[in-house]
Amino acid sequence: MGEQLDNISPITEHTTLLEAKNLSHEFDYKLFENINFKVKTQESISIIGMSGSGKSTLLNILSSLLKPKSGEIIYNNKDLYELKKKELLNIRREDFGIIFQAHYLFRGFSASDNLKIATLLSQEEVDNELLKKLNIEFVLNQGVGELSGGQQQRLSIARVLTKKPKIIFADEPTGNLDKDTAQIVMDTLFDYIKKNDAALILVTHETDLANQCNKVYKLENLQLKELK
Ligand SMILES: Nc1ncnc2c1ncn2[C@@H]1O[C@H](COP(=O)(O)OP(=O)(O)OP(=O)(O)O)[C@@H](O)[C@H]1O
Repeated sequence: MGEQLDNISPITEHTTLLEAKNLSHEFDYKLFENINFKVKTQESISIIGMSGSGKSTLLNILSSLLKPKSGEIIYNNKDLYELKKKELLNIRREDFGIIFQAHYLFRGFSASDNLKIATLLSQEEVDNELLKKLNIEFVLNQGVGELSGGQQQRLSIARVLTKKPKIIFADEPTGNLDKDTAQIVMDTLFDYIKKNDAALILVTHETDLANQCNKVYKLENLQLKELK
């Protein structure tokens, strides 16, 4: 009985999914210094800041793609950059949903094949409701190269969500989209994190969209300032 109770996690309590500790990074110049922050289940966080301030670099670091000069990214009680390569790859493949400006779709394949590849990796089903919401259900048989930029972007978002990630890292996910479609994409992401107890970390220049997140941070003067 005791054992069973230990396995039940409280649904109402939002737990920390990812934590950044004392992060610093630089390329030709210092981008940020001793940044700390946490993201919890069902939480959406946006990061804004001037062009060149280091937003995409920060997202790359948080999403396991770039080792910081110093600091830690704690996921499942471990620093991502201390993990063995295979463990890190598994987390990236299974738990992290990375939506970046370059779509990383398989261009020689149809839209539907691209989604099926995601289901093979995750054993999840393609969610037809999601495709309808994103207004791409009618392009499934087309080759990726035949899709418009905005359709490719929405397809890559659908593909990422199909594998049911715990954390979505999105860098300008609405960059190619008109205002209404951008809102549909944001609503889809917000809906996803609620239903799946996941989290969203969003980098954007669009303050309207940034402000819809639970928390808004600005990367400025080497620091991440909490605006909301
Ligand atoms: N791999 C890299 N090697 C060297 N310099 C890099 C690398 N990646 C980014 N930079 C530099 O780091 C700085 C910050 O880039 P980053 O893309 O993180 O900024 P950003 O805030 O996302 O900008 P934008 O809003 O224009 O997309 C830039 O000066 C960029 O040239």
